[in-house]
Amino acid sequence: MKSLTLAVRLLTPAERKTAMLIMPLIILSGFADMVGVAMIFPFLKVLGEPGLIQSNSYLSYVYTSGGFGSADEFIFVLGIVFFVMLIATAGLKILTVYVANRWLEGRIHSLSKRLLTAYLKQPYPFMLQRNSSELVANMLSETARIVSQVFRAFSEFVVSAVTLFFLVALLLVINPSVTLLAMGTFSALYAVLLLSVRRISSRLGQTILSTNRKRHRLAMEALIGGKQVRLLNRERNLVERYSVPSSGYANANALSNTVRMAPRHIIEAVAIGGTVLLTLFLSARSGGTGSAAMADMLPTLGVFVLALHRMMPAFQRGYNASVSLRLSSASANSILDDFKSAEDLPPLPGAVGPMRFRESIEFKDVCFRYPGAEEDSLKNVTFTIAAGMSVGIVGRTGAGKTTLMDLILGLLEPDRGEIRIDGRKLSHGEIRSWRANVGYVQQDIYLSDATVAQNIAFGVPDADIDTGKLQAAARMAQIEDFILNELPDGYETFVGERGVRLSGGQRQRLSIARALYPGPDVIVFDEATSALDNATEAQVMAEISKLAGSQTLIMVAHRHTTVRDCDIILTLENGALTSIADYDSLFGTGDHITVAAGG
Ligand SMILES: Nc1ncnc2c1ncn2[C@@H]1O[C@H](COP(=O)(O)OP(=O)(O)OP(=O)(O)O)[C@@H](O)[C@H]1O
Repeated sequence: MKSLTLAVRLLTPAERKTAMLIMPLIILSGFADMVGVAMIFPFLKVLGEPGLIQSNSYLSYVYTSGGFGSADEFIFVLGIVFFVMLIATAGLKILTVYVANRWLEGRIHSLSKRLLTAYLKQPYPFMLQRNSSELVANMLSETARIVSQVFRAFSEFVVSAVTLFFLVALLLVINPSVTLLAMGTFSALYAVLLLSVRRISSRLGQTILSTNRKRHRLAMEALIGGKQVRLLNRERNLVERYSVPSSGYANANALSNTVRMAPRHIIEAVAIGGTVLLTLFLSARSGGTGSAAMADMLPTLGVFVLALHRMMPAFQRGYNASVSLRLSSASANSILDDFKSAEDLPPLPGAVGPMRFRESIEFKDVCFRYPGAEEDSLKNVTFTIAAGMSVGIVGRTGAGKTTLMDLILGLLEPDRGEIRIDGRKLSHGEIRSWRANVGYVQQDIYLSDATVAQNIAFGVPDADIDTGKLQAAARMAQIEDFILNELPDGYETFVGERGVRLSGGQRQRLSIARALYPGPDVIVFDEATSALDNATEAQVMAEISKLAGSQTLIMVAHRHTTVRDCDIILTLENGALTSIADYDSLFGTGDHITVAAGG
């Protein structure tokens, strides 16, 4: 019951309502199925005993008021009615299957969409803490498992419960005591089985969840980090590492499917064995086989065996639904936790206009600590960047360059101190508009499997791509000539995984064009040239420096050469800003200006 409540909590109120609306259709379809099958008996009866048309009051009423000329004509029409009813029942069943499937598949869609929304609503540090492949596994795998194992299993149970209800009613009329005995035995058996597999089902559910996540993580590692994997000769090692969770996942699934299906065979044996024992018992009591009393009892026994045979799927499906609920409760819990953690976050906003800046970006005593870290990664950082300046950020590994850059980009927010834009504190509510004014050029640009135009105007719907802005961005990034003269379809050429291969320098320029497309006032280069050889770096840097003055440029770099043309260079050491100086002061004469951190 707890697991069922858990599964129901995954649905939105509107989804619960539609589920309740579909339920009567499922019940009606189950009922129509029963009636359709049951109708064959009166039809055959009238066929064999036409006298019934007159002797049965209902039939004679229909016969007279319908103006039938003969019994044959009546039976013919009865047959046609029966046939039409069967067709209508089939139609109703197809409709029910379609509606139920639409609802069920629709839940995979809506659960995964709601999860993606919940993940994207989270602030950036959430992404630093969670493994992205686990989030993908939750969105694409676990949601499908919950829908198929819980909601589908439950709807199948409801259909068979309807059949069970009518069968039990029929059997109660024929023989109440044996019916109650059979029902009692079935219920007790399934209850014992359910109790005994409770713990193993929960454990299996957890194993399935964790091995599935590991599988996804290793698959991503192997395929996304494909270059490193090959260079380090780790292919075999990765396949071996992958095969551990993968076979664990397969084994847990095999075991869970067995746990779900095994009772069928036990119960079948008990039902058939029980019927044989019952027959032997009745036979002994009624004077042995061949006796008249035994012959009388045979039809009842026949009906019973048939009914038991039809009852079993209902019990089996009920059991299956209960075990599936338990198996999926680990996944359901994990998804519910993710929904809950995003519950109070504001909805995803649409496109926001950029927050322009004219004078300065100021950091005042800014401190930042990563969630769960013991020390601040940035300590009382204070500096001012005037509009149009080019600024370098240097420092040893772990000095805090990326953290400072993420704060400038508006991905992280200060824990203490403040960031001021044109002298005004940048508030939490303005952070998205600030981001819209900052372009970001990263070391290894992510190229999607799309055209050059779609890659430059990344994420903008095709119809909204502004050709003028596209060409201006490509021109400024010095890649327009290449696009127009060397690519087979110009801006419409496909690049990315399955498209045209681009060199490191070309990818970098495309990355710059992408950053420039929205027309930001600030452009941040994150080790943007560190992957390039010296000659290409010099070329790209020359292009970047042409942007100086019209845009504020911020360059995070390990190499001194990258920041040679910068107006000022910020040096970080162990999270603190230790100097603000120009290149010559810093690396040339050694006589550099030192600014006290926080001063
Ligand atoms: N997600 C994180 N969680 C906890 N600590 C982090 C996280 N990211 C970085 N840190 C810590 O913050 C400090 C600064 O890291 P940061 O990545 O900003 O340095 P960096 O100067 O960019 O280094 P590198 O040049 O190697 O990229 C380091 O001590 C690092 O261990």
